[in-house]
Amino acid sequence: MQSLRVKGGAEIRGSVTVSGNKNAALPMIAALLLAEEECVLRNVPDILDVRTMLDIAGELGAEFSFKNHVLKFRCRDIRTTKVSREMCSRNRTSILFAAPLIARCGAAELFPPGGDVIGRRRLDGHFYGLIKLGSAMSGDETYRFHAPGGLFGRELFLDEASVTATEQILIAAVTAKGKTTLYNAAGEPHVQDLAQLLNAMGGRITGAGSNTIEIEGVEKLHGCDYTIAGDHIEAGSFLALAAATGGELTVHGTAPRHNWMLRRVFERLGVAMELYSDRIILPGGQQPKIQCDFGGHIPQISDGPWPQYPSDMMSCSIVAATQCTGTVMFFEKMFESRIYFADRLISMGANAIVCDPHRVVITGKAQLHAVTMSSPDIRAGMAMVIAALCAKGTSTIHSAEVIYRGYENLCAKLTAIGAEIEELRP
Ligand SMILES: CC(=O)N[C@H]1[C@@H](OP(=O)(O)OP(=O)(O)OC[C@H]2O[C@@H](n3ccc(=O)[nH]c3=O)[C@H](O)[C@@H]2O)O[C@H](CO)[C@@H](O)[C@@H]1O
Ligand SMILES: C=C(OP(=O)(O)O)C(=O)O
Repeated sequence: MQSLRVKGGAEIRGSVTVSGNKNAALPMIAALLLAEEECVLRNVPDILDVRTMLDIAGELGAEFSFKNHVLKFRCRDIRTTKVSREMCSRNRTSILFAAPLIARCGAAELFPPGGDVIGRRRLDGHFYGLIKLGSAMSGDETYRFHAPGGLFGRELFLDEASVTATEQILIAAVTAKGKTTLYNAAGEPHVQDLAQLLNAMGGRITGAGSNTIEIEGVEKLHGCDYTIAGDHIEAGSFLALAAATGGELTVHGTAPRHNWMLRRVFERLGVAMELYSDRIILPGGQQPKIQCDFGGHIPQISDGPWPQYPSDMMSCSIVAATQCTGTVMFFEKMFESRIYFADRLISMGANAIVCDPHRVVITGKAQLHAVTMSSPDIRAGMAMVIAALCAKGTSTIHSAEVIYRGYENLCAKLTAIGAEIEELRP
């Protein structure tokens, strides 16, 4: 177990460049298996989940080098269509190897994926898509797919706009015979980025980013040279840190259009930020006051499928709200266990009422005090780091490796903007 020691109270000031989007890089690594030619991916974040995806791809037959955020990847032949239970359990996107294996070999065998424990995480959309495109599926705890005759495009309608199910279907349909139209598709920036990568490999995908995606199947994909977009969730997390500590921060490397809803939510918290084509600035010296809804009603911040507020931004935003004056309700609609960590904030002195597993009411501004805590998931872990940086005293955060699944070089990036944080070696 890795731990962090965090001293609160330091002034946060400076600039940070975010890494490539974790949730784009991971499905892209699975998608690269579709081509026999060399593919180059740039701006790949060097995080644990990426290493896991590369380990799996390597076992399946890919050869690659990964240095300075550049991944050179080639999979001439698939060596096996099975991914071990242990490998699958290491992250959520291991399940996305199903599509390229079925597409290239007509078979795949996988086990339940891992990933953050933030509530029930359905795979129904993945299986619906693969089966409708022509794969048989058997097994309960082992997922076995067979499509000896290949996959065939068709009309699909997801019962919910699942991010990874949409990605699974994009990867499966891009080389299926005929046209696939996917309704109620997810449109997150990482889904759009994956579609663009597949197009750079010769795919014919239109509509990504909207809720209807059309995919004209092509026979084969070729090599590519593609750069992953910056991580808007990492950007939002650092901006939440600046907002919570009254700091001043410039964030580089994220597209302004990926942060429009973030700006709306921060406006509601009374935090101003400026979006430019090449950077976001959160000016210092703000004393944020939560903005009531029209008529003086307590405002609500809720998450939802893109372009609504990302669920992955909720935890850091809750901590930011503890440092704003006024009252706001957070309604986490997507996951039922994500806001459990609010109990830890209460033990630090936050004025929070946990109404039920989905809703918490925060009244600020509260003086937080240092505690010892453990990171339950990537985003709650980052939220705890932010809370510790606002608190009086020195906090210890255990299970830091969970945070490193999603944040590259966290301590170095935080130290560079003034935070007092160090890794405790076991
Ligand atoms: C590797 C990866 O990319 N992981 C992300 C992906 O996970 P993942 O793809 O697993 O998440 P899904 O999009 O499938 O679903 C997220 C949750 O939202 C619920 N839901 C979803 C769609 C909808 O219209 N209504 C609804 O209630 C689902 O039931 C589920 O509880 O998307 C999540 C939601 O953005 C993010 O938190 C994860 O970081
Ligand atoms: C929930 C997340 O990741 P995963 O789906 O990989 O567990 C996340 O990135 O916040």
